[in-house]
Amino acid sequence: MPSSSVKKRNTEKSIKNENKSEEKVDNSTEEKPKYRYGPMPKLSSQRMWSRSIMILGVLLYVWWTSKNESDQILAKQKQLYDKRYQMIDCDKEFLKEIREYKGCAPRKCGRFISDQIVTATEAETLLRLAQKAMSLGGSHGGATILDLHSGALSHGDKFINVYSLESGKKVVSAAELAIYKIVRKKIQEAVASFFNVNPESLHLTHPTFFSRLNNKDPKTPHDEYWHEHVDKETYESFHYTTLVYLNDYEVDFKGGRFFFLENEKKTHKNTTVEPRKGRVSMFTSGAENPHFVERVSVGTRYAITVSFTCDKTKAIVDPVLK
Ligand SMILES: O=C(O)CCC(=O)C(=O)O
Ligand SMILES: [Fe+2]
Repeated sequence: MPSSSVKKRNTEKSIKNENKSEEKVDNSTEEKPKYRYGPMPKLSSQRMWSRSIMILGVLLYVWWTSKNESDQILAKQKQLYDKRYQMIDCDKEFLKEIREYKGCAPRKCGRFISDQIVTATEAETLLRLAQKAMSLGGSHGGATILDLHSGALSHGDKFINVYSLESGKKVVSAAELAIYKIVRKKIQEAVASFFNVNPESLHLTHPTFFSRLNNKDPKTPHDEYWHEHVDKETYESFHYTTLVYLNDYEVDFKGGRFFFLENEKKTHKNTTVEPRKGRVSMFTSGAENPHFVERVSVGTRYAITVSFTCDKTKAIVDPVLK
């Protein structure tokens, strides 16, 4: 027999059965309370509990999935990107200021990620340089900073000048310094190309620094690297912020992801960048790009913040061999 006619019969059967049971109720002569929506189901306390737990489970699931959906990943650690970007409207104040500088204002603000600018060898050389130089000092809290331009290095709860140490004078070799400069130049070209501005209108600015982040408890406000901020407000001279990641999220450390906050759009969705060795992130430094770094929970995270300004008077020069 064709299955559709079996189905049809079964359906007819079940409709009939339903009618029968309805008839049974109608034929009853007992006095029963009348409920508008039928008789109230009687649930044992055990069933009530199991149903409540089930409902709670469903609610928890809905909450958990909606929480996880609230962030979108701009760049995953495991994936290699030639160019990944998001264009956004510039903050009005930022636009007003940057317009003053000829050839330096972007057509649109935004964020760019590329894994094709800095090679793995360059990233490894810079990582070794950071590890070597930072071993001469280091914060007691979770964030150590090294500025090769000024020589500033976190030391306990203060900063020292690494070049004033005998061992610090030769801490950077000529070859390492050459790579640092090549990387800086390549990033400058990339910023100019992505944001469609004149590379000559961009100038390296202060602070440009290496960072080493871990899960130690903070000892000074400098150690609290996880706060939300806008770079233009924290560092006045910034117009374009770039970051070079020197090691890998989920491999060398856990936590330490970078979050762009999208509260402005009222979506409460964050946009995440997962650090990857040699990955470069470039973004306009105005209030269109508020961000924070997630606290590292395991391991040590290394990165370089390379900053550019359109204001010639705020330019700094590349570091020289000591
Ligand atoms: O290291 C990072 O990913 C971001 C650092 C940062 O926000 C900054 O230097 O202003
Ligand atoms: Fe920042």
